[in-house]
Amino acid sequence: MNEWLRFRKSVAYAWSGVIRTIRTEPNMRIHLAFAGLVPLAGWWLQISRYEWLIVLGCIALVISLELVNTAIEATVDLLTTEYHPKAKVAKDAGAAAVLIAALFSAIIGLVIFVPPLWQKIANWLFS
Ligand SMILES: Nc1ncnc2c1ncn2[C@@H]1O[C@H](COP(=O)(O)OP(=O)(O)OP(=O)(O)O)[C@@H](O)[C@H]1O
Repeated sequence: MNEWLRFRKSVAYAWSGVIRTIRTEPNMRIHLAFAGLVPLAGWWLQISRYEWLIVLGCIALVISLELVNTAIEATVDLLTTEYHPKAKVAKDAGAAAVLIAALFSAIIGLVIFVPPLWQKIANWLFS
């Protein structure tokens, strides 16, 4: 198989992983809703180039970690359907990784978006 064909197949498999996670994981749909709204807010509030880099990095991090968490859950379920303390460690740590990234992304979002939003509100009120 030539390299180009192999690369296209890898992308197709990866894309099917994204689609399956969107279908099966409600949290992924929540992340995607934010991933759609946040760039609109960035455009409206005219955030800087560096703020765009941070915002896009946060979106990529949260979505990537949700995909990794889904992979951990599927692997654990494949290994055991019985209760096992190690299974709990793996699943809880995977979920915690997403939670921490989402929490810090939310804080970063507030730091970036609140000042220009406040400025817009002040302009409306006092101009
Ligand atoms: N085999 C297991 N052994 C021990 N604890 C488990 C096991 N499976 C799940 N758990 C516990 O139940 C929690 C929920 O697991 P579950 O597989 O339902 O994933 P989830 O958190 O509902 O993920 P999602 O909602 O994203 O699918 C885990 O975080 C873990 O604490």
